Amino acid sequence: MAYWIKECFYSLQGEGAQSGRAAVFCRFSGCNLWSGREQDRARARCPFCDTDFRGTDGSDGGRYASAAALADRLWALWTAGADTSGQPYVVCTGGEPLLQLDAPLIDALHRHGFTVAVETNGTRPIRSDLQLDWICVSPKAGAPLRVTAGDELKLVYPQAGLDPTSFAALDFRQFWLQPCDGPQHAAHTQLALDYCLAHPRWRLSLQTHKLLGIR
Ligand SMILES: C[S@@+](CC[C@H](N)C(=O)[O-])C[C@H]1O[C@@H](n2cnc3c(N)ncnc32)[C@H](O)[C@@H]1O
Ligand SMILES: Nc1nc2[nH]cc(C(=O)O)c2c(=O)[nH]1
Ligand code: SF4
Ligand SMILES: [Mg+2]
Repeated sequence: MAYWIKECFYSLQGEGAQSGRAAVFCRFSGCNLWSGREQDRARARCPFCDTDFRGTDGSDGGRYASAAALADRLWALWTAGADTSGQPYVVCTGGEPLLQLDAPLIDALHRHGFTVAVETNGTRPIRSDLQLDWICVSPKAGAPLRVTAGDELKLVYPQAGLDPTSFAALDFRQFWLQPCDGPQHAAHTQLALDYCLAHPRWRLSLQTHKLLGIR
């Protein structure tokens, strides 16, 4: 199967439990909650998205004809950046990666020795044939949540109509609040900080790559 990829790059994971960890990012093109066009943003089911995931024009973006071709490119980015002292780590994101990510690609990444993480909006069930090593789910107020278990739940906060309490009983190891970036970022950061102080099961996820000015 072919894969449409916006960009691939080597950086540090900036969010959540694996924050600070070197990773290759594979950003899949397209999402089921927003077209990615600015003129559609206001009526999108996910209107606050901070990411350009349209098309295939980013660095190492393109149409990859096979799982092996994409996995080889991601491995080349890892070896160009990393020495052999740590566990290779790849973050599949987007866009919505679970619209394209499949078992052959995960198998090809595992053959290189990668630990495979995914960042998903949780609107599509994760098929049982996907051998993912780390699942981060980020629920969206305008969309159904179909992935109710995983490693971390990372809620962009605040979202009108979404109370963090409604997720607290789900089967995740960690619960994170991430201040919604945009014009109200400072106010959202204060709200998230206050919430984490009052509700200690929630941890504060700052998008450290933005603080650092890296990708
Ligand atoms: C761009 S999304 C791609 C993966 C997937 N579509 C998802 O939503 O989880 C990556 C992460 O960025 C978060 N995110 C998107 N827009 C954001 C914003 N304005 N402020 C903070 N986090 C944001 C998402 O909730 C998600 O956790
Ligand atoms: N450094 C860095 N960390 C990230 N964690 C999640 C990201 C994403 O866009 O999914 C992201 C990203 O875009 N950059
Ligand atoms: S679901 Fe993820 S990629 Fe899609 S619009 Fe929302 S934040 Fe962006
Ligand atoms: Mg991002």
